[in-house]
Amino acid sequence: MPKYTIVPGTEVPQTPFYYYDLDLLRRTLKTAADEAGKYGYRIHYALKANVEPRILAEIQRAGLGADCVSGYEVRCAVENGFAPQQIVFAGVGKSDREIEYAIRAGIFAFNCESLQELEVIDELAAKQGKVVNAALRINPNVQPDTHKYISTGQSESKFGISYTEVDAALAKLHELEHIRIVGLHFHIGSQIRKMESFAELARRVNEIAEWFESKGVELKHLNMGGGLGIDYGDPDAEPVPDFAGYFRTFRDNLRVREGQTVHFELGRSIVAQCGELITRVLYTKTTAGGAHFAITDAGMTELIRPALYSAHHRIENLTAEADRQPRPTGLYSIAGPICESSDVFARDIEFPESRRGDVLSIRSTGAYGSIMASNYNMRPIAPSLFSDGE
Ligand SMILES: Cc1ncc(COP(=O)(O)O)c(C=O)c1O
Ligand SMILES: N[C@@H](CCCC[NH3+])C(=O)O
Repeated sequence: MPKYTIVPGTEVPQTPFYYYDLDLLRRTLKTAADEAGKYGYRIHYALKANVEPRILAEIQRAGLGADCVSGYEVRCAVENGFAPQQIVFAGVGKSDREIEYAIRAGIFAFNCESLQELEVIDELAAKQGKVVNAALRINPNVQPDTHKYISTGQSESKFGISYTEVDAALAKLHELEHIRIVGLHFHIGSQIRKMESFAELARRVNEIAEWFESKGVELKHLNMGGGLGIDYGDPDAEPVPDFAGYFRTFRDNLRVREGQTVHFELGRSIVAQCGELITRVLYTKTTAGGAHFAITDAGMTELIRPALYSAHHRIENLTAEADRQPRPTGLYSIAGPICESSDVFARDIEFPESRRGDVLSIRSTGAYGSIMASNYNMRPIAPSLFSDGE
């Protein structure tokens, strides 16, 4: 069964749960790999989006590497079959223990985010008698068209080494004997739908790479980060994101030298559309002001994106869709059970008349859904079900 549907006569498992369409995941992976392959580009999957072992197995089988943002993610990638040489480790606050672990694991490269971090990695690599690969994460000061909480490459952001510090970084690298610089890393933000933002990034990277080359630094790898957005409004209109347009934008705008490899770190675009959060209506009620609420058994503990970024997810009443009798619609707010006013998935949306026991699907939740779950209000973590019945 692809998208979750209610089959008359069968019981819906205990809600809430996440449901993943593995066929869509495979189609997405194939399209991403084919489109990147056209230009010899390589993809590292950003584990931060989702670390379900079955999802990681599909991603690993499709030949993607792993982009990790903590030592725990590095360990998770290794345990799920990614070769250490396919793993990169970014993150603005890597602890000594995490760095030591990653050096010992023999990962491909660290994406370094500050001058001080370079010193620490050098020192810890020296202790293990190793020389490690590093790419400098440069903050390119590009403003993408997305929510400010998920923008990362602007001059006021905490991420990366500022372009005003590249001289100092280069001088520092000359002193460090246990770090080998292999390239540059960039990431301007997430859920970016306008290709012009990526074109602007590519043009900035051309300038920055040229500067490094003028200083005699050989850049074997250029890592453009992730960020390709998806259609949250109408997931069925674009189940597989526009990888063709995305990679073509870099082909058209990024200058690549002979022998240089270009890497991408995609998270959301790989896994978001294959996931749904399935929940039941516990209660319905109408406020004194006349607002209709459907209170669900999933809340911000299962999916925090609406509360955190005012993110929009399409919500469907699967019971109403399965009904023989069409139901009238009205304006509904769909809210969770958590003791927080921000625990609302949608406000005043046109929605089928909803009743206690109805099963709802919150769409496009494969990325930054289950992975951002919490135990707040002492709630257990929702399980995952897969389209092949497991
Ligand atoms: C450094 C880095 N790489 C990759 C990603 C993955 O981004 P996305 O899920 O938007 O593809 C992120 C998240 O924004 C990130 O911070
Ligand atoms: N967690 C965010 C994206 C952050 C991406 C990581 N830098 C979201 O749900 O959209």
